[in-house]
Amino acid sequence: MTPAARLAAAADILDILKGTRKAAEEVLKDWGRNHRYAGSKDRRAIADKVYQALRAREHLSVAMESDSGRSLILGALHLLDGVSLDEIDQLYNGEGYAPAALSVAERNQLIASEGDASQGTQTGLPAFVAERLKTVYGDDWLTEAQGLMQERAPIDLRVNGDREPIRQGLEMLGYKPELTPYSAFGLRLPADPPPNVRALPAFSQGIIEIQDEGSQLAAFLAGAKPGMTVVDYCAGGGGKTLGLLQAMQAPNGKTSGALIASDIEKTRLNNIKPRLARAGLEAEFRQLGAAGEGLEDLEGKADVVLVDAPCSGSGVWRRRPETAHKLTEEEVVRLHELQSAILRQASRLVKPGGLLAYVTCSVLPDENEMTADRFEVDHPQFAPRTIADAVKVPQITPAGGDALVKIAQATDTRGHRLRLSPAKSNTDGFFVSLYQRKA
Ligand SMILES: C[S@@+](CC[C@H](N)C(=O)[O-])C[C@H]1O[C@@H](n2cnc3c(N)ncnc32)[C@H](O)[C@@H]1O
Repeated sequence: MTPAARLAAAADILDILKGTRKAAEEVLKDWGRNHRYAGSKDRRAIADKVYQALRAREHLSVAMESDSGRSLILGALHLLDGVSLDEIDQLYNGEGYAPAALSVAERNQLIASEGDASQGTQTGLPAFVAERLKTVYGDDWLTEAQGLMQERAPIDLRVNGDREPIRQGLEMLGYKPELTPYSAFGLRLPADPPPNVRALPAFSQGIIEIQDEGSQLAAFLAGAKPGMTVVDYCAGGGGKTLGLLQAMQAPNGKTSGALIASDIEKTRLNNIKPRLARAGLEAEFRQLGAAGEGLEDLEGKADVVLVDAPCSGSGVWRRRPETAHKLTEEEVVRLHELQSAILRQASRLVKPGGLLAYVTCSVLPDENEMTADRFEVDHPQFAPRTIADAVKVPQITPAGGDALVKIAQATDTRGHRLRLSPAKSNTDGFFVSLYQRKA
C-alpha cells in the first residue's frame, strides 16, 4: 500500500470506531481480515496512525472542529507529525487509493489550528477528566494525564509459580522479559514488537496469564491466605480471582480454603472457568441479583472480600484509548452510586476481624476517594487497614512493598489507600482502599 492509501485506511477505521463498542484492536483485526492485500507492515503503520489519533482525539477534534476520521488523520499529520501543507497536498491527491485533495475549508482549518493546544485538550482527554485529574494530582496532573494516554503499554504476565525459570524460558525464545518491581510473580514484556503470549505453551498450560502488575497487586493486597473463605464479589473476567487463588496457595503449591467468585453477569463468570481450568484451580461460582441476592449464607462469614467494582476503566486508557472520549460526566455519577451500593452489599459478608478491599481501575476521584469516603462515613465498624500491613505477603517483593507504602502515604495520610498509575508506578491506573471489620 502507498503511504497515502494507509492514511485513507486509518481514517476509515476511525470512522468505524465511532459507531461501535468494539475495541480498537478488534476493529483493526477485522479490517486486516477484510483487506488481505494489506501486508503486515501496512497493518502496523495503519494501527500506529489510528492509535496516535485516538490518544490525541480530544485535542485533534477540537482543533479541527470535526471528529471525522479524515479530520483526525489530517490533524495528526499536521499538528502532531509536523507534515507541511505542501507535503499533505502531495499525499492527498485523490489518485488510486489516496484520499481526496484538501478542500479550502480543511486547508483553512489546518492553518487556523496551528499551535492550538490548550492544557485541557493537550492530553487527548475529555476536558471534564482533565479537571478531575487536577483536583487529585495538583501540579502533577499533566504528567499523570500524559501517562494515561501514553503509547504502547508493556505487557505484564503473572506467573503461576516461580517466575525466574519462566523468565529464562522466554529469553530463550527471543523475548526480553524483565522482573516486575512490586509483584513477586510478575514479568514484563516490551510492547514492541507485540508478543503473541497466547501462542506460548506456558499460556495454554496456565503457567502464565496476561495481567497488569497493578491488577496483580490489587488481588495480593486483599489479604487472602491459605485456608480462608474468600469472596471475589465482582469477579467477572477472573483476573483477580486467579491472583486471590495464588495467595491461597501454600509454598508447596497446594491451594486451601474456599474461593467464591460472584458477579451479576453469568457470561462474565463463565469466562473465568477456562482460565481456572488451564491453571488447574477451582472456585465456586455464584450469579448475584441486583441487590446482592445469592450470598446470604455467607453474611458475616468471609475472611476476605474483594470488591473489584465496575468502573469507567479510565486507568487502562493507555491500552484502550478509544474508550476515553466515550465517557461522560453522567456515567461517572452513575458509577459512583453503583459502586457505593455494591460496596455496602459486599461489606455485609465480612466476618468480625475479616478484611475488605475496594478496588477500581479508574483514576477519577468520583469512583475512588469519593466512594471510599462515603463507605467510611456510613460504616464506622470498618477500620482502615494500612497498605504497610498489607504488603507483608510473599506475593509482593520487600523493596516493592516499601515503595508501595511510600505511594500510599502520598495518596492518603492514613496510609490505607493506594493510587497506582502509569506515571507513578508504571502500571495501569488502580485505586485500592483497605479495611478490617471491628465487630
Ligand atoms: C472491573 S470488572 C471485574 C474484573 C475482574 N475482577 C477481573 O479482575 O478480571 C467489574 C465487574 O462487576 C460486575 N458487576 C456489575 N454490577 C454488579 C453488581 N451489582 N454486583 C456484582 N457484580 C457486578 C460486572 O459484571 C463486572 O464483571
